Order: sequence, then structure tokens, then C-alpha cells
Amino acid sequence: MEAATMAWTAAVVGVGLVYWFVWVMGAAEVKGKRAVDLKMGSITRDKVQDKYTQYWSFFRRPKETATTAAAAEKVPDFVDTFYNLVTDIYEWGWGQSFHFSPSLPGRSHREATRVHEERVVDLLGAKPGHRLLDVGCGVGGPMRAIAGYSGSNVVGITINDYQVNRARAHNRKAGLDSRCEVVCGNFLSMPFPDASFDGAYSIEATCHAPRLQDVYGEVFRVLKPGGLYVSYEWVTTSLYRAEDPDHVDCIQGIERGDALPGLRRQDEIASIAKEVGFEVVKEQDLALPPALPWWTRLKMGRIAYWRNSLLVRVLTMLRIAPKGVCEVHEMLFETAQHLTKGGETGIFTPMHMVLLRKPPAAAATEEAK
Ligand SMILES: C=C(CC[C@@H](C)[C@H]1CC[C@H]2C3=CC[C@H]4[C@H](C)[C@@H](O)CC[C@]4(C)[C@H]3CC[C@]12C)C(C)C
Ligand SMILES: C[S@@+](CC[C@H](N)C(=O)[O-])C[C@H]1O[C@@H](n2cnc3c(N)ncnc32)[C@H](O)[C@@H]1O
Repeated sequence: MEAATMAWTAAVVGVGLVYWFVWVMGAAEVKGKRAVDLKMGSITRDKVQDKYTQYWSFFRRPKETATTAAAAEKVPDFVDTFYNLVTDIYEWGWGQSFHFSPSLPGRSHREATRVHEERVVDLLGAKPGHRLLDVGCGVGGPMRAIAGYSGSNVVGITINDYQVNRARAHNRKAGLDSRCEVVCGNFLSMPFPDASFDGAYSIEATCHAPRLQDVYGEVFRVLKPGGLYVSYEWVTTSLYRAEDPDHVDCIQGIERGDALPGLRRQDEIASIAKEVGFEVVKEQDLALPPALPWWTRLKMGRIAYWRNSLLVRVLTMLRIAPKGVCEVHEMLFETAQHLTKGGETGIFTPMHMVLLRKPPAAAATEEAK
């Protein structure tokens, strides 16, 4: 073969390989967000690195940081920054539902995710015509599954305006925009009238609240009397030992890589719910056997992580992805190790489920005020 022909063949194969690596292999779970489309939310390209540094210095020691009232007040802003930094990476590498679910034998991750979301509908007894609130809705993966399965109308709230736009675009594409609405706001002080929802749910979102009382209190206020609220909470379990440095390291790793102002204990959740006026109907750690591990999806993706790290580095070098994306990706990679360890040791669960009811009598009490 002539040298020129060889060079051409090598070039064509090279371009083909790059195309395959970036476009075909790039989207790990849901084709739709490609590696080449990675933005950092509403942050302009030149600010990504700075925003990441600010996030990191705030959340490096989450528990110490969030103990003062002044620092706790800053949490929602830093959570917003966090979701600007991670939303596209989550969508690209995980999908449109930003949560875990127990593995299901012989079923895909996508199916396991849907089953975990549809459980919310069954617990709430949601029906066509009901108006549900999604507290911390992300880009709306659960919202669309829940609206589709139940026939209800869903209003989602998220602190992050980039997620609002993503969620609205996905809702339109799914033909669900007439039944799924997305609002940008803080779930610690929601822009909804009292008693305006038939039911509410939160999936792995309230862990971002410095005080759970504040978000549960708001959900209580906006629910109609007799309305149900189901929440999947991130908590430490009774196996966690505060005197074990390995346990502390693991939990701090989860907190700092997930914008958490301090994980709560499993046994605190029900009493906080009662404190704001809820009745506790049911409480269950959905991660416990016979449920299969939720963390295998994180572990089994090890090869994919290496591919993703390399992709992110190449895209940053080519200036397609903004500077700072590699650091964010590295932070998520480390977080995944801590989450896996938390799951394997059983000291942490991301799916402590509580089903709460606003007492029907609360109507009379409120009217009397
Ligand atoms: C509920 C929350 C988020 C839970 C999960 C959806 C995310 C927690 C950690 C995330 C990830 C870790 C590793 C990333 C990987 C390095 C990258 O290549 C592709 C995306 C990841 C798999 C990413 C995906 C989402 C998570 C699993 C918190 C924030 C309360
Ligand atoms: C891990 S994501 C889960 C999203 C969604 N529930 C899902 O499962 O796909 C957490 C969500 O909570 C939202 N959130 C965190 N703190 C918030 C706050 N103070 N007010 C409103 N939304 C908040 C984030 O913006 C994000 O959408």
C-alpha cells in the first residue's frame, strides 16, 4: 500500500474511533445528553472553575460548616451551585432520574428506577385529577413517570433554574407538559398557597435541607388535610459508629460530594415529622433485604468511569467542555466510592421511606387560628 493511502486509512479509522468513543460510547445511560453537550448549568464557561472552588471550600467540612445559622442560610445557594456543576454530568452518566433504586433481578436500571418511582404512586394512592407536589424535582425523571403511571397532575419545585429549563424541555418532549409543571423556588419557603395539594413526595432531595423541620413544615402547610406525603430520605443507619474513623470518613465523603449539610440518623426522621404535625403511617428502609443492593450500579460502572474521565479530559483539552469539568467529574468519582462503601457496610441508606399524613382534623385547627 502506498504511504498516502495508508495515511488516509489511518486518518479515517482514527476519526471513526473518536466518533465512536465520544458519540456512541459517551452517553452511558440515556442517549440524549452527550459528552460534547456538557455545560455547567447556568454558570458561564469562564466561572466554572471559581464556582467549583467556592463550592468545595464551603462543603469540604459540611457538618462544621452548617452548624451556624449564618452558614445554614447559605446552603440553598451552594446547593444551587452544586446542581449547576453536576446536572449535565448526572444526565449524561445516569439518566433523568437523580436517585438510586434497589436492583431488580433480570431487569434494567431504567426499569428498576421506574418501579421505585411508581411505588410512590401506590403509597399515595394517586389518581387522575389529583394535584401532586414533587419536592426537589431535578430534571423531572420521577415526575414524568409518576404523572404517566397515575394520571395525576404534578408540580415540581427545584432551586436550580437550569434544571427547570431541562425539566420543561423533557416534559414537552414526552407530551406531558399539560400535566407536569416546574417551578423554580426554595422548598424551605414554597411559593404555593396553604392546602393546595392532594399529595406530595420527595425523592432523595430533602437531605439538602439544613433542618428537616423546615421542609417538612412547608409540605405540611401546602398539603390538604388528610393528604399523604412520601419521602425517600438519605440517612445513616443504626450500624453507623461515630467513633469509627472509617465510618466518619465515609459519611463525610458522601456529604461533601453531594452538597449535604450533614446527614441525619434514620431514627430522627419520624420524630421530626411528628414535630411538625404529621401522623407517621409507615416507615421502612427500602434498601434492606430482600431488596437487592442499590449500589451495584455505581460499582459495575468502573470501566465506564475510566472512559468518562478520559472523555472529560479530552473534551476539556479541546476546549469543548469548560475548564473545571474534570475537577467536578473527579469529585463525583470519589463520591461514588464513598456511596458504595456506605452501601456495602450498611451504615448509610438513600431510601429510608416515610409515609406521612396531614391529619384531617388539621382543617379544623387551622380554621380556628
Ligand atoms: C440524590 C443525590 C444524587 C444521587 C445520584 C443520582 C448521584 C450520586 C453520585 C453520582 C455519580 C457519581 C459518579 C459519576 C461518574 C464519575 C460519571 O462518569 C458519570 C455520572 C456519575 C455516575 C454520577 C451520576 C449521579 C450519581 C450516581 C444527591 C446529590 C443528594
Ligand atoms: C438529587 S436531586 C433529586 C431530584 C429528583 N427528586 C430525582 O429523583 O430525580 C435533589 C433535588 O433537590 C433540589 N433541591 C435541593 N435543595 C433545594 C431547595 N432548598 N429548594 C428546592 N429544591 C432543592 C435540587 O435542586 C435537586 O433538584
